[in-house]
Amino acid sequence: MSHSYYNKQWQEAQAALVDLLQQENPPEPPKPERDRLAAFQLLATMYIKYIQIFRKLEQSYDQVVHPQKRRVLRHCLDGVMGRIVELKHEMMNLEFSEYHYFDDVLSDLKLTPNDVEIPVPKYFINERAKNLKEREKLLGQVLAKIGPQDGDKEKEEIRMPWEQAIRIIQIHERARQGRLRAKFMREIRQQEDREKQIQTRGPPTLDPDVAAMRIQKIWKGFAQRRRTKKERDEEMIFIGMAPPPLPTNTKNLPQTFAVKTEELRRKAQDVHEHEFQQALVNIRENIVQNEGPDLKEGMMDQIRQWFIECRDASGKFPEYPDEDDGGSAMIFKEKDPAELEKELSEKDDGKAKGKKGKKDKKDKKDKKKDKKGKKGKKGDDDEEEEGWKMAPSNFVPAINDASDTYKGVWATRDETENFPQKHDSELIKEEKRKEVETEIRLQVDELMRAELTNLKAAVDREKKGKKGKKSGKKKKKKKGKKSGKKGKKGKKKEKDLTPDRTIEDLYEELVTQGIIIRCPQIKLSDYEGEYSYLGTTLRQANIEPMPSMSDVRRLVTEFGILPLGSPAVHESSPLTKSMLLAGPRGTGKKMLVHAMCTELGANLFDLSPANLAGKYPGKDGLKMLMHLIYKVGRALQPSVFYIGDCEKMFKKKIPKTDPTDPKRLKKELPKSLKTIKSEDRLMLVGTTRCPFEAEMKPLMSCYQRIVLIPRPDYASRNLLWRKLILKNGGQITGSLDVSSLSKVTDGYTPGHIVTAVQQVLTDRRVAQLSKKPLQAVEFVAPLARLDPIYKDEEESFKTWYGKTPMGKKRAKAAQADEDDLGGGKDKKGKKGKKGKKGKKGKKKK
Ligand SMILES: Nc1ncnc2c1ncn2[C@@H]1O[C@H](COP(=O)(O)OP(=O)(O)OP(=O)(O)O)[C@@H](O)[C@H]1O
Repeated sequence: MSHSYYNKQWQEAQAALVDLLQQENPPEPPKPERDRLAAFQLLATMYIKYIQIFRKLEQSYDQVVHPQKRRVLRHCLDGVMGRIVELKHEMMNLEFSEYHYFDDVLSDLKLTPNDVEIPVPKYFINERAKNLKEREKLLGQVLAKIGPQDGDKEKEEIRMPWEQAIRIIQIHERARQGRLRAKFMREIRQQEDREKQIQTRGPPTLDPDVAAMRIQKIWKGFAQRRRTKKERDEEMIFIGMAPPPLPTNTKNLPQTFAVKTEELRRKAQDVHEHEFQQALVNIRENIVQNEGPDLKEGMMDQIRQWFIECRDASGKFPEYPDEDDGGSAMIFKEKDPAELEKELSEKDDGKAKGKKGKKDKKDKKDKKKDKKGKKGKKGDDDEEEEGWKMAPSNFVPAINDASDTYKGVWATRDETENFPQKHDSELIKEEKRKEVETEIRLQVDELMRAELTNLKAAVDREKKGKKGKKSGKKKKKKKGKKSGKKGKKGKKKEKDLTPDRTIEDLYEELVTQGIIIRCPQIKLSDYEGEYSYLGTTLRQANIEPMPSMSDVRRLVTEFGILPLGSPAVHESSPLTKSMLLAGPRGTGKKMLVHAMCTELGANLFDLSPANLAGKYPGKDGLKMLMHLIYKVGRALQPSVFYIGDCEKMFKKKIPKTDPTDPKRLKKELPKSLKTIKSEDRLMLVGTTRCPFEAEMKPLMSCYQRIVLIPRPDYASRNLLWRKLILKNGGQITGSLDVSSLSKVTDGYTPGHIVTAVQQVLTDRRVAQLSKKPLQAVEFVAPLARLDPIYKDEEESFKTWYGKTPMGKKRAKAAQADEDDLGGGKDKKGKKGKKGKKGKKGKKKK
């Protein structure tokens, strides 16, 4: 794609943002929404629109090569990303559920589920590529030093004496030779049989014409059948009933060219960025050298003039404005010196107080407003209007900012001369000029302050001037002291158990201990799964649907990937410190953790009980372990702490035969989670196959968010079969009935499907595919050996989820809604409902 394509994408995204921002900043504060459904619809619509904008911005940011445009884009992208996360949390607080269904909104907006897939910004990885490579290298070196690990050893550990090994080789070699000889013998025998038959039959008696006709008949029939089949296949492809054949040569495909172009553009980004950084330094130096001295002299003259004018007007020299008030820059806003001095004196005495008073009042008013909003949400205050109100956003100001910059600078800029899309020197000059001016003003202020005191001392040696100076100095000193103390206190709280060791050293130790592990490179898009179109319909019928696999993907992106990937989003969005992935065996829990780490370029700390067994023993060991993982995790963030089978930590009884001591971290972990702050991009991710075995309270206090992972539904199974067969070298032809296969594999998880596909599609079978196409029956035998997940097991997950705090809240809210509806129909005279109804009626009027 071209520069103009990505500029257009950006432009479209900005146009959509303008509409949304009008909704976000209404001229009058909106009235609280009483209808929960309407509030959710409003949120969901905004959420989906933001996702569409996000997709466009992400694509533009990935490909735009102009360094200054990229900065504005990044600001906007982070803002939109943060707003999406915020809206998700708003929806969660409103609906009391992690999962939300938007099929009705999608059909209203005429969108497909693919249009609202949340992409993972590529800059998470691309902009840290160098660091990640170095870390990977270090990890590789350490792993090579410690040799193959336990898991690998088990695989390799087939040991046998020489004699036995030679015997096995001999057996196989003799078998091979035997088979070859048998094949020869068979061919010789067949040849002999044929010769014997010819001898017994004698010379052919058939008329050559008749024989030729017979051959022609057979050939023509065969050729026509072949042609008809080909035409039928082509027609099926034409009407979209069969997939087109895969191209044999992928090199000349347009997709391949597109990928190459994208790579080239990313390289151009680096080059342009480098040039931009150089230009920043050069232009600044130029301004300092060429314009600096004139600027400095001009300022000094102006200030001296001001001294004299003041003295002429009021008979004494003025007070020099403080650095905090903006120094001499403040003087030139007001031109009249008498007025300025008046203002200054008033500021000292009364105005400052007045302003403070006003500010305080304003703040109080704002706070009151906020409180009102919150109360409205809770519905506690009878005087306030009940209902839901959108919480103030931390990201809308950033989006506003970026939007204004776009409008002010880029929307109308003439770029006909800038075809390669390099930096714009004029913009840099404007920016740097301001920067240099403020810097020079600081220097000038210092000089002029000294000059003023000298002047004052020389002309009239009164005490006022000196007092002002002292008080100024004292103030500064005091401030300095205070900040110093605070700093020290903050540091004292965190004891560093390893003060003299470097992070690389600690990283190496954790890798050697097997706590930091190498994560398989899996993209989130590899986690296949279809969208469910029934979510809203089921919820409206008061049936809680099981989430679809595409919902799982979305949730992992929103809770884990987006906040951990961007520091700006993590700092201001609602904090998610931990997440529990709960689902039956083989549903891809580990795969999701690996996908998270791959997409983020995050370190993976394996804190599973089985992995910790025997490592860092005792209380001190545990303290050290926690210290190490947090220190290294923070220094090399983002980091993911993974705990497999995490329900074991909160089980009531642990069997004595269990050597892993899963309860070791039970106390330390929740404590340490409290130390995670908005600037620490760390997350605890637990996976469990049987969350119902754990005690609910402690489990929920440790894991903030729950992601329930379903068995795949028909649509997802269909997709999984197709994708996994192709991935393992198979081919989807007309003779493979994927639909029936998907139907009969209800209850089988992706893990089962992967196993079955790998067992069927051996190298030998893949080689035979051209002659013997794959058939659905072949998968039956491997599947029969696997135990599917029965409906009861899935139900037990649902019931368990109903008992979690979120599930309980949801049930309560549903009950309240039902009561409301019931009250409306039957008990019109009852108190509460009557009140509400009355209000609603009034509103409508
Ligand atoms: N949605 C999916 N798309 C493609 N492959 C999947 C999907 N889900 C799981 N798999 C594959 O299934 C296999 C099992 O997945 P994984 O080990 O992550 O499951 P799990 O839930 O952690 O299982 P367990 O609870 O038994 O440890 C892996 O090979 C994984 O790649």
